[in-house]
Amino acid sequence: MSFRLQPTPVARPNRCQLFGPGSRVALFEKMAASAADVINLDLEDSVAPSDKDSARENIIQATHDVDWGSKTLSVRINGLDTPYWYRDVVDLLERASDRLDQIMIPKVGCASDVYAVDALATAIETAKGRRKPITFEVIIESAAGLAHVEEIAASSPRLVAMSLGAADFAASMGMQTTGIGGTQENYYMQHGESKHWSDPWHWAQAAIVAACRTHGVLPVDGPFGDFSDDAGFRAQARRSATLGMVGKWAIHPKQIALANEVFTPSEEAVAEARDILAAMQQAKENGEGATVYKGRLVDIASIKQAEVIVRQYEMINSA
Ligand SMILES: CCC(=O)SCCNC(=O)CCNC(=O)[C@H](O)C(C)(C)COP(=O)(O)OP(=O)(O)OC[C@H]1O[C@@H](n2cnc3c(N)ncnc32)[C@H](O)[C@@H]1OP(=O)(O)O
Ligand SMILES: O=CC(=O)O
Ligand SMILES: [Mg+2]
Repeated sequence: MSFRLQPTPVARPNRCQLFGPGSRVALFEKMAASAADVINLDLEDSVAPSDKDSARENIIQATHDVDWGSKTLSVRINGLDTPYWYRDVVDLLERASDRLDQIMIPKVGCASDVYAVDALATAIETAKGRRKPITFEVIIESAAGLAHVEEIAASSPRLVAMSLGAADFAASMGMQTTGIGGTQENYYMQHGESKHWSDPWHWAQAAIVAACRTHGVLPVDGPFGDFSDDAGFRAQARRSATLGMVGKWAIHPKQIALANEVFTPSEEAVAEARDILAAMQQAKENGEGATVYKGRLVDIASIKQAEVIVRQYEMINSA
């Protein structure tokens, strides 16, 4: 470890973030009753321009009326390149109930974007005497967002989570695809007669995880558009979990159980992690830093790896 210790992110389950348009009030109770850890009520790209004002009112009302249980309640505001975002922040922080936990800022391209929302939020909270400071999550979904991902991860003490938004990211990068996440038909290596598909989202995900882990922010995988493709969702989510992400969005209720399954460490993984911790405890008592577990090396780094899995499991089960 560097002399500068890696900060610990907020300890809360974030396996599934369920989205729903702020214009579809009929979905709100269903979202609240779902098994998602985080609810994202949307004011941005799933809401038509003509519905922006009414969607904002619907969401404010729902912070007062709907029982959101113990879920994290987040609202995605409009981007800073639109005429809507300031009204989103002002109205939410002046009139939403204290049940509102978080604001999601889309299309963040640099740390100053977060700074601007932070300044506005801070002024409103002070003026209105809001007791509960709002937290932020951001979406990295542009070339600029990825180029500046580390400064964005460090941008504000309010920032607790960061997602990759595959749809806008693909558009901003000029990627030749209309797919939202998952395997892309033309992204393959040819070896002899066989094709081997690669993962075009991998480097963006890895950059997000590194920036987030450096600054104590939760890294989250964004949408998977084809909600009829369970196997594709699962494969994408497993890759994200293996890279260090803690959860994934659901854009349809079908995807909630899949995300919860993948981002909850399995009983087998937890049992093996506990066995490794026990093997390392025995090694310590024997005065050894390294030992053999099931024919493979484990050492002091293995303790930290095993603790990631055990801590994640215990945190989810104690929530
Ligand atoms: C891609 C870039 C992004 O920015 S993604 C984030 C922004 N997008 C969104 O928020 C879209 C969220 N999803 C939706 O609006 C809907 O799920 C879409 C995809 C339009 C499908 O809606 P619909 O045709 O009603 O689905 P369905 O008939 O298969 O629904 C089956 C039952 O599930 C319900 N449902 C639907 N969506 C949600 C949701 N988001 N949360 C909770 N419940 C949902 C439906 O009402 C339906 O319920 P029931 O069985 O009739 O009781
Ligand atoms: O906002 C999400 C995206 O994929 O774009
Ligand atoms: Mg987007």
